Amino acid sequence: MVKSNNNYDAIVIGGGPAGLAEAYALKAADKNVAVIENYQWGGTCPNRGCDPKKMLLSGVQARDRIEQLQGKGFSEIPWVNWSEIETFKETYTNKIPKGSRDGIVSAGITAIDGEPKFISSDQVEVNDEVYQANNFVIATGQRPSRLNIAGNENLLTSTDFMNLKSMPKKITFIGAGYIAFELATIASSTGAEVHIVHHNDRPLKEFDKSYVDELVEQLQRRGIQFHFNIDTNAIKKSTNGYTLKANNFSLDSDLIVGATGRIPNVENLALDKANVKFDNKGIQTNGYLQTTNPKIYAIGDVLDKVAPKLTPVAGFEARYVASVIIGSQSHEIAYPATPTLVYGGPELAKVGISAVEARKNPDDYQIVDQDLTKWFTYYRTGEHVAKAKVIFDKDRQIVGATILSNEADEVINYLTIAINKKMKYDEIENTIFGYPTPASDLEYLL
Ligand SMILES: Cc1cc2nc3c(=O)[nH]c(=O)nc-3n(C[C@H](O)[C@H](O)[C@H](O)COP(=O)(O)OP(=O)(O)OC[C@H]3O[C@@H](n4cnc5c(N)ncnc54)[C@H](O)[C@@H]3O)c2cc1C
Ligand SMILES: NC(=O)c1ccc[n+]([C@@H]2O[C@H](COP(=O)([O-])OP(=O)(O)OC[C@H]3O[C@@H](n4cnc5c(N)ncnc54)[C@H](O)[C@@H]3O)[C@@H](O)[C@H]2O)c1
Repeated sequence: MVKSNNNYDAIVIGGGPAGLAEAYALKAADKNVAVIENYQWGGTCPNRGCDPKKMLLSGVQARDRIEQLQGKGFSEIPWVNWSEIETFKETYTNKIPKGSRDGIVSAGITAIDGEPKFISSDQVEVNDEVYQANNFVIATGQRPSRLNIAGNENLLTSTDFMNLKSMPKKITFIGAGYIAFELATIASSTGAEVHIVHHNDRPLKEFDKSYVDELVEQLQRRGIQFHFNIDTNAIKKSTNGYTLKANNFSLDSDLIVGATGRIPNVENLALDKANVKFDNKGIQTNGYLQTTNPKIYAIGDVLDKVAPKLTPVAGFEARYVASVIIGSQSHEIAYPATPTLVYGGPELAKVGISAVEARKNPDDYQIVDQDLTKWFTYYRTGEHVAKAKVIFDKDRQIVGATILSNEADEVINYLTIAINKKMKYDEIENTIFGYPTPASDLEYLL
């Protein structure tokens, strides 16, 4: 039996960036909305993902600035004090769950804490109460995957790493994706000996290979040691730490972090009761982000999708689904060009079409690959490497780019605007930017 006040226009499952953006967007359209969260309000990004990671990276950035100016005003390179910066990070993260929950409640959205399970196509049960809605939006995100090997219980996750109370002398990351590169850079800035063990020789495989090779060299310069083509088959507890085992390879460390990808949170929702199909890549949807049950939508990282699993993409999908639910949208979702970034020092960023794609149609595209290291912007701060590979179409419109530098985050965002606004190169050239800045360099990219 559903209590009368347990009836909603929409119930959102998951209180992360996707779910909260969904709830706010529906509430703004006067819908009666509830959100159910089973762990930390705010979700992965502010509690154990993007934001705490970027706070820890503040230490890397400060240290790098000084390291790059050795003999040019500075003569010592400080290590980042891990316990201090980790405590600083907590001053931010500790406030997130309550702040996120209070935020929706004060906007008039119902916040429900608990473990929801579908009991029919339009009802869920949470804490022995039944809730009913015209529409559900599933936004339960992902969690770290665990390698299926002996001793995998000895592996730390990215969350465990960011919450360490002290940084060990020697730490190893398995996997060479976003998380391993970023967290390894953070660990090495504290003076730890850092290793990355990867099962093939193509780290960050979605990025331009020549720029990834350059980034690997920069991480090696920091002292990070890469071990490629190593298929880890066991983690053993040793007297003082852990041993990573592979055929003809063994590596002792104080701690080992598994960073081999993330898997969708789909198992505990009894989705079969609501006729919602999913697999290990996530929940399947049509072009309107409707699941196999047309009254139930899925957004954010839990989606099985081609678009990158990132916070701003989750927000974009949330606003899109809100517009579908309120009836102001009749088109399938169309994602704009979306930048993706590996943070650290230098940062590696990309947007739009890649050089590999452009090379397949040489008559349609021009690839301009430039070493910017000696450009004033980078010379001034003593950057070790700065590069830009920009793809133009026949109309001199920017259609893609890969950037490697400490300013790549800023530059890629400018180029994203240029791509999505279909700006011709001349329009960029004729824009007056503040000088000297990465923006005022844009006119030299062709
Ligand atoms: C270490 C790390 C660094 C990252 N860095 C970046 C970055 O720099 N930039 C970027 O754009 N993205 C980054 N990401 C990715 C980003 O965090 C995600 O894309 C984003 O959080 C997705 O939002 P979401 O709401 O879909 O999922 P989540 O943020 O995972 O939120 C899902 C919510 O649902 C809840 N939930 C799960 N199961 C249930 C259930 N059964 N019932 C109720 N609630 C449930 C979870 O507790 C969580 O609160 C990073 C991720 C990690 C792990
Ligand atoms: N800056 C950012 O935007 C950012 C940062 C961190 C995470 N994220 C998000 O989180 C997701 C997960 O990050 P991630 O780094 O865990 O995943 P990932 O998919 O980026 O990388 C996982 C890596 O592990 C490797 N791998 C898989 N199995 C392995 C094995 N058996 N042994 C060794 N290596 C193995 C893969 O080849 C890959 O290189 C990202 O895809 C992204 O959506 C984004």
